[in-house]
Amino acid sequence: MRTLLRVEHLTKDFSTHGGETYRAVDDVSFSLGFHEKMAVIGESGSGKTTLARMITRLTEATSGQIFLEEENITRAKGHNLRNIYQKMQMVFQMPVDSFDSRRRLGDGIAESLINRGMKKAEAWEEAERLLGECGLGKEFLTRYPHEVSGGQCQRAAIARALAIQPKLLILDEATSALDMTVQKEILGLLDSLQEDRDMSYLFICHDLALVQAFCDRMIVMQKGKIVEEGTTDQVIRHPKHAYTKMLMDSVL
Ligand SMILES: Nc1ncnc2c1ncn2[C@@H]1O[C@H](COP(=O)(O)OP(=O)(O)OP(=O)(O)O)[C@@H](O)[C@H]1O
Repeated sequence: MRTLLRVEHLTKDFSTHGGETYRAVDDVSFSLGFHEKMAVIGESGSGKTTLARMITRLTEATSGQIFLEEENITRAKGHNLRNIYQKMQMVFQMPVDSFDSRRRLGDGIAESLINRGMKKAEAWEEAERLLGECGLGKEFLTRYPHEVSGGQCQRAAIARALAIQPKLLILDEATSALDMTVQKEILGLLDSLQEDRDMSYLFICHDLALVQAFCDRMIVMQKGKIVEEGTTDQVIRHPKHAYTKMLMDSVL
């Protein structure tokens, strides 16, 4: 399988107020193929979000390397970073917080298209098409984030991420704030988008049942380290590490 994202020995140290260092991510290496859905699972505080934030360059890595389509993006800045965001986008847990509350959803979605040189009218047309692709009618273009449900807002956030046609979507607990029926709808949407658009997903989650239903492969993190890795079925059927077994037991 062709590699889209490769992470090598990625480490993040945070300075604590006491002047000490806390290692949130510790020597993490993995790769993600084109058209692959990989889960990152682990208990709260195991370093999942920090890992995602380093990959998306929202947090500076202390050491290690990140390659996107074999380009080293570990220290990418400015113009390079803008190019990287054309290939990878992140969807967060609380979609309502990821939109500006004073602007309509259509403004949020059209913005990145306008920034890339599209005329306003054309960008709004494209925003309407993207919302449609994500199951929302054109009336959502003019709604404000607080005027839609959590599930609808997450669909709009996915539409916004799709606007620039990324190859990789990093979904950080993107369905965790939604009820189970809406979670399933969003995963169904992501599945069909993957077929249509040939994307890869890095799916950060702490719900094993969702991971099993949605992902091809998974890595399990504990205290900043990868403790287990494999296909989702392999890991779930035959967990090797004590921590993974405990994780399985806790959801059974
Ligand atoms: N900016 C920061 N400064 C200091 N410590 C931090 C910072 N960000 C995260 N941490 C610490 O790093 C560890 C990993 O946090 P992280 O948010 O990556 O975990 P997580 O696995 O995503 O947890 P959750 O599932 O609760 O979101 C935690 O102990 C956290 O307190």
